[in-house]
Amino acid sequence: MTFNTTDLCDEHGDLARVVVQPLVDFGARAHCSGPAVTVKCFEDNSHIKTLSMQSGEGRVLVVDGGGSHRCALLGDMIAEDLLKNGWAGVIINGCIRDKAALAQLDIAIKALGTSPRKSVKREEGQVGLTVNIGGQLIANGDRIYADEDGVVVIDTLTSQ
Ligand SMILES: O=C([O-])CC(=O)C(=O)O
Repeated sequence: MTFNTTDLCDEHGDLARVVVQPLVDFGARAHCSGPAVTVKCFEDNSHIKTLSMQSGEGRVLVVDGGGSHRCALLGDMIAEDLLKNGWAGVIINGCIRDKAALAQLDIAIKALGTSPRKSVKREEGQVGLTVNIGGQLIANGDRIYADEDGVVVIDTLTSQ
């Protein structure tokens, strides 16, 4: 689908809910769109790892990592799996690592920044909860549209 977030905001007005969060592009592409799969976790990327190995079917992984800069929730191995398994992109309210390698991958990866330390894997966190990132509630299945200008959420019914 061809879109840009500026046009979506112009067309949909307040129904285009803009994520007000300073996210940086780390993948080789900035564009992605698709239904959200939400993860809420804190310094534990177990669920992200598990989901990355499942079929993405064009969905966007939306991770509320609590804004932590103390460790990375995604690195090159998870990102390669997301790409290989058909995820459209990943948006993380948290950090990534392996920045140089991520820049080679043809998938949208947006996050707060980098940390060289990996997170723990203790199976903590939840999948499918409504998360709050950048002042927007994002529910599992909400439509995500992201590009160089930002991330926009449009609820399923209004995006038909
Ligand atoms: O496995 C992790 O915790 C993150 C990582 O380094 C990778 O995805 O390569």
